[in-house]
Amino acid sequence: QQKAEDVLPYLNDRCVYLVGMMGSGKTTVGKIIAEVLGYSFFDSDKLVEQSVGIPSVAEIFQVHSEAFFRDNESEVLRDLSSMHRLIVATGGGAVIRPINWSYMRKGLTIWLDVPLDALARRIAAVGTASRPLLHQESGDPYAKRPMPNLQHFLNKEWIHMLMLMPEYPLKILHSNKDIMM
Ligand SMILES: Nc1ncnc2c1ncn2[C@@H]1O[C@H](COP(=O)(O)OP(=O)(O)OP(=O)(O)O)[C@@H](O)[C@H]1O
Ligand SMILES: O=C(O)C1=C[C@@H](O)[C@@H](O)[C@H](O)C1
Repeated sequence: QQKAEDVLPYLNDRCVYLVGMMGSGKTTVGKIIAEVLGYSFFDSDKLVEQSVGIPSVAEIFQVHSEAFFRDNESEVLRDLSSMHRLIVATGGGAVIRPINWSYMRKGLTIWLDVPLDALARRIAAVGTASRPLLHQESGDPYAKRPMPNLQHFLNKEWIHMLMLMPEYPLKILHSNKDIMM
C-alpha cells in the first residue's frame, strides 16, 4: 500500500499500458497492479472481441483477417487513450502498428520481458488453439516474422519502463503484490 501511494502521484491518473509478447503475463500482472493501485483493468483483446461481436481473437482472424483485427484494436486503443486510471493489458501484436504507439505514449507503457523458453512453456501448457499467429504458417512464427520482441522495441522512446519478469509460482505472484511495484 505504501508503494502504491508512492507511485500514484507520479502516474497522475495516467493509464498504464502493459506490452510484451503473447503469454508474457500482461493480464496476470495487469490485474494485480490494478488492484494495488485502485485502477480499472482492461484487456484490449477482450474489448476488440466485444466490439466486433466475436468471442475470440482466433475466430476474428479466421472470419475476417489479422488486418481487420488490428484496425479494431487501434480503435480500441484510441478510445482508451482518452480515459484515465486504467491498467490496459494490450494484445501481443499491438506494438506492431506505430499508430498504437501514439495512443499508448499518452500513458505509461511497461514492457514485460520474459525469456522465450518461459513463454514457450506457458503457451504449450494451455495449448496453441487460441493463438492464431502460431497457426498461420509452418515453422517458428516467432523467428519467421517480425514478432514484437524486445530487440525491436527497446530503443523506442514510447516504451517507458522495462519489467523483467522471472517465473513465479502463481500463488506467490498473487499473494505477494510487493514484487510488482
Ligand atoms: N510471472 C509468471 N510466472 C509464472 N507464470 C506466469 C507468470 N505470469 C503469467 N504466468 C502464466 O502465463 C500464462 C500467460 O499469462 P497471461 O495470460 O497473463 O499473459 P498475456 O501476456 O496476457 O497473454 P496474451 O498473449 O494472451 O495476452 C498464464 O497461464 C499465467 O498464469
Ligand atoms: O495469441 C495470438 O496469437 C494473438 C493474440 C493477440 O494478442 C494479438 O495481438 C496477437 O497478435 C495474436
